[in-house]
Amino acid sequence: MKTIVTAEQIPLIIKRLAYCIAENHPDLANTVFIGLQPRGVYFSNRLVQELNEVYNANVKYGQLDITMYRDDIHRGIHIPKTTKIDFSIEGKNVILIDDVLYTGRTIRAAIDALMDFGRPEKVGLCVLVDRLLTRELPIQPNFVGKTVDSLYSDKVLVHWTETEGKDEIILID
Ligand SMILES: O=P(O)(O)OC[C@H]1O[C@H](OP(=O)(O)OP(=O)(O)O)[C@H](O)[C@@H]1O
Ligand SMILES: O=c1cc[nH]c(=O)[nH]1
Repeated sequence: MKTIVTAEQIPLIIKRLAYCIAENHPDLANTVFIGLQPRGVYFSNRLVQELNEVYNANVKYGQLDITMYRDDIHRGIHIPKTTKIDFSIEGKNVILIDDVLYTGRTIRAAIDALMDFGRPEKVGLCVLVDRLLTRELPIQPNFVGKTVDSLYSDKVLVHWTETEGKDEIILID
């Protein structure tokens, strides 16, 4: 087990991501942000706080639960959380936000779930951790905090002060 991102590095990474997103999406009127429940929301809350600073405006921000759209729903191991999207995504650039990208199945489900709310112009993806060579679907992120080269059997844990008492990213091999 080793720490791959420290508490000191996390705010710097989030700041970099916010600037990078703002540089690529200057038209805030057409850009909205959606954090994925459950654990992507801890990350999206932090990122949106930073985005509000960088844009000097409150960005449109919602949270999406993808449980009912998962391809392993029959296993019944995920408990649905709240979806809250109180704005239109029709014709908008939507940026999905999650903590870890591994097989890509969560993002596949998120794209399906999102389409129930309208037809976006484009859908992008921002992840705090992009695990390399573990994808089971052709899904790639647009904005990445940290790339992690790991074995398929490894586990990456993103810890937050709010839930685990400390911000850090850990690799369990
Ligand atoms: O790219 P994927 O393989 O979908 O994995 C990424 C997802 O895994 C974690 O969620 P969670 O622990 O809720 O889901 P999991 O059971 O799929 O690992 C994490 O918060 C991501 O949403
Ligand atoms: O390593 C992984 C894989 C999926 N989800 C995680 O949170 N970590």
